Amino acid sequence: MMAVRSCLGVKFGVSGLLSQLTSSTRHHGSRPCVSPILTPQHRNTSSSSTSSKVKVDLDQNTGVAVMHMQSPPVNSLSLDFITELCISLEKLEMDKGCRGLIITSSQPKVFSAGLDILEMYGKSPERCGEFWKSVQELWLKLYSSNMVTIAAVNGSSPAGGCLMALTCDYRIMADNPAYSIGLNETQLGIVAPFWFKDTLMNTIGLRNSEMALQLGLLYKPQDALKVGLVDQVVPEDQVLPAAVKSVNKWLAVPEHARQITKSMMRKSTIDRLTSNREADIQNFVSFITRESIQKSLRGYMELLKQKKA
Ligand SMILES: CC/C=C\C/C=C\C/C=C\CCC/C=C/C(=O)SCCNC(=O)CCNC(=O)[C@H](O)C(C)(C)COP(=O)(O)OP(=O)(O)OC[C@H]1O[C@@H](n2cnc3c(N)ncnc32)[C@H](O)[C@@H]1OP(=O)(O)O
Repeated sequence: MMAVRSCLGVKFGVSGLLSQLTSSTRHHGSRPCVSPILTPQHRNTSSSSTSSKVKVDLDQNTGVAVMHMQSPPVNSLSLDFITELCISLEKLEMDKGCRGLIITSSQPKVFSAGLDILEMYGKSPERCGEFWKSVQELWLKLYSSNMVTIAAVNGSSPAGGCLMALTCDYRIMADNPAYSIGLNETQLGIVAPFWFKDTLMNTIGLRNSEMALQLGLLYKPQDALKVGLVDQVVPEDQVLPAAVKSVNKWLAVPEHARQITKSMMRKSTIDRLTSNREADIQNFVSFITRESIQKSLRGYMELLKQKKA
């Protein structure tokens, strides 16, 4: 896993997305979904790949993959989990037969609990830096994906979990008032970095973001819908079917045009991080290792335990 991790930063760097998209050899629009040599009877209709924390089912007829996050208990984004997610995403991005991706959770009641707090508490600066680089990598991969991406938010999705959903093209949330979504970092005594803020602002606008971020708001599904944090709220058992319906709608648009438009909309936000990655890592490490911040994180973890008792 260490060797794979150290490759991630080099091999999977995101750059020149717009030029990639305009190159006729790279965009999905020029790729047939199924090898022309195969007759319909001989086609593989689906394939499945599972690592310990990520299960991917790809339907080769539709070109749509469903990525199930399965890192118990709450899909918190540890370095190992993020590494697996990045590897799965990279494979799908390079797969000519995959054009759409639905991200969902296999864990009950939770989409993702966000960044694994234990990765930010009591760790060496080197380890914190490695962790943050992986968080950047995951965001870059998702936000710059050529695929149509749909978040099927079938549970709570605070902080980094909300960010993952925000990177997608469309968000569908289960209509269950026990669930919530939002960037609640300030409630932990920490600060959402500029690219979290940018992603939120691109979705719900400046004023709503200002309130959401300063207050660390977690929205119930219906409130998230009102503010535009999610695009659709459906009964819990309809989240996946609704995501499939949506992905097909997005895939019906001429692919090259959609991809270039997506890149055009997101490029300046992506460039801001890619041109500041190292400084952003240093900033994170010096912030998170401060004694006062470590104290806040410890207090928050104790609160989580008390809530359980
Ligand atoms: C000048 C400075 C400028 C800029 C700043 C520079 C840099 C930026 C600095 C920092 C940026 C950091 C950005 C951080 C982003 C994050 O994502 S932080 C994580 C935030 N997450 C949360 O707040 C979620 C907390 N969890 C919950 O609310 C709930 O667990 C849940 C709603 C997700 C699920 O509830 P339940 O189903 O009831 O489950 P439990 O609460 O019982 O949890 C089960 C188990 O899991 C542990 N856990 C929960 N969340 C996390 C987590 N995020 N990380 C690690 N572990 C988690 C929980 O403690 C329980 O453990 P056990 O008690 O069973 O051991």
